[in-house]
Amino acid sequence: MNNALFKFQKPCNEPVKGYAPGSEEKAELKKALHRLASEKWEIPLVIGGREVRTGDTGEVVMPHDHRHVLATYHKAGEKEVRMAIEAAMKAHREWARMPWVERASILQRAAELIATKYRYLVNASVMLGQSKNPFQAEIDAPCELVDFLRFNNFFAGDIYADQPCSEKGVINRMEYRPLEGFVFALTPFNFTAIASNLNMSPVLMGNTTIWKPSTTALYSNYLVMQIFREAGLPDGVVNFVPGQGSLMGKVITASPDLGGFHFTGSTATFNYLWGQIGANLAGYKSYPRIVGETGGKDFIFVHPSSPTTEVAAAIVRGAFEYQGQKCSAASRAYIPKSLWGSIRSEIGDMLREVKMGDVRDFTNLVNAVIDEPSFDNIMANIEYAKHSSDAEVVFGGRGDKSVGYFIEPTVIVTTDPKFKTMVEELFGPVITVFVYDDAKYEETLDLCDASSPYALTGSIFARDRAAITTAMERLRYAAGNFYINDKPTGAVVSQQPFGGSRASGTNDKAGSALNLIRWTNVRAIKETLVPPTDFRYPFLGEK
Ligand SMILES: NC(=O)c1ccc[n+]([C@@H]2O[C@H](COP(=O)([O-])OP(=O)(O)OC[C@H]3O[C@@H](n4cnc5c(N)ncnc54)[C@H](O)[C@@H]3O)[C@@H](O)[C@H]2O)c1
Ligand SMILES: N[C@@H](CCC=O)C(=O)O
Repeated sequence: MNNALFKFQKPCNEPVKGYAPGSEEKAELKKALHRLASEKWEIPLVIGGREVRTGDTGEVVMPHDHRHVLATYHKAGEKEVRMAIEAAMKAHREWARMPWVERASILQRAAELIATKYRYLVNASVMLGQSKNPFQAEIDAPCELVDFLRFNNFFAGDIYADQPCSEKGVINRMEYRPLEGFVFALTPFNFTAIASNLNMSPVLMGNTTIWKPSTTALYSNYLVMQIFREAGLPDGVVNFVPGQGSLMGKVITASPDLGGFHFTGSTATFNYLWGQIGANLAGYKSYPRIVGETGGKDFIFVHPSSPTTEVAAAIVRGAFEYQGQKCSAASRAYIPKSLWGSIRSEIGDMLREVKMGDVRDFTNLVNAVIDEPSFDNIMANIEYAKHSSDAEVVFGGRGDKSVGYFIEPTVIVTTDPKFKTMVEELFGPVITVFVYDDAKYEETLDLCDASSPYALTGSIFARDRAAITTAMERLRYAAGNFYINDKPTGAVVSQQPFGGSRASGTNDKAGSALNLIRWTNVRAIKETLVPPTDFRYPFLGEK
């Protein structure tokens, strides 16, 4: 069923369009933005290929213009979640039997549709629904989403081709079965590519999913779901079920058919769901596979040998692009006393050029944070820093939610390396700096390693190679994605497989074969060509 007679060619990463003034692509994107902003969608559930409307509705708004309603959506109740489980289990039989190349061909077509026919619409839906500037939307969906689909097809060929040795007279095989049961894909707001991949990597390996999208990413996620259907994804392979996460989690984790849980989001949500799965363990047919990529407290560590302008640029890009709402965003920096004065003034010069506002104005680099609870939480942390004797807000610090959820790029400096905003994840445009004594480089590396529970991304800036080697050693487990002389964001599928450990997740590296392998349940098959007829072994011949 899953033989590997065919292998997809190694793809190239989808080229990122620049949307420069006067370009054709900019005109196309503006058209798509205009079209979407003048429509209002109704988003149903999609269960077993059928659109389901519950009448229990909510609204999707633009974060940068929150009076503008982009869509109303229907919320699932317990009944719809059960219907989705049934639909996923029904579709599992045929989908698992379909040869993997046929499954992959559907996903390849989805990638092509997104890279061509729907490129600008997908980008515009991410810009408007999740408040990303054109470039930030472009690197998410279309580009990363398409890369996940194409590269996973390529990696799957290697997995299916990996077969055991067969001695003379025997045929040994490995059958890469999908999991026995459905996969629950619980997806975050900040990357449409990740939301898609949390479904499509299990789907490629023959699984079916229940997709609980984040309400604040529903707009682009629904468009992508429609494109999957247009690409030929059979009914019930992905069941799109928006609604209240806690209700859905309760019903799904109680199902004996839960085969896997594929998650990206906060550490707190992941821990909660893992706890629910643990509590229901006795009831499952198989141990559910659990893969989760979670929060981060990502760092930039600067050695005294670093050029200051490179560091300042990495801080501005790494901390403030997409308003710091990347799991990889730089949110703490360790800077030597000898360099802080220059770096501080260069950050100031750069921030004076940064404009903030609506995504439809292409001169804005920074847009809105995702919603009101997030705005309130980030502002509360900034206020905490303003009133603390251990910290000072040196840039930004103001927010305004009257039109959209806008927060200025904010830099806090603290004298306490364990200050609240140095150790806790804060999902917004805020970075906290700890200025260390140049002589205490190694000691401060140890502080960086031990003071936060997360281990997702981090970077070291230095010209001195020995200092880099020391940082690599001391920070061995402090980051699953480690950068040298670069910002800690912007991992690209197939180039920097992504994920972290400790409180940042199971580190199953999205965008690599390591992730795909988690969605298989291998059956090892031995066939003996001419079975023996004598039970005796030669040693039995003599005392
Ligand atoms: N490590 C990574 O690769 C990675 C990538 C992207 C985002 N993230 C993390 O994601 C977080 C931001 O995303 P978010 O705000 O969407 O995360 P979140 O945990 O709030 O939500 C993720 C999903 O879980 C659902 N959910 C929330 N509480 C639930 C509950 N009690 N039961 C069931 N479902 C529940 C949400 O509705 C959403 O669909 C940050 O912590 C960020 O670091 C990590
Ligand atoms: N792949 C993205 C991280 C996604 C998390 O939100 C990056 O590396 O910046």
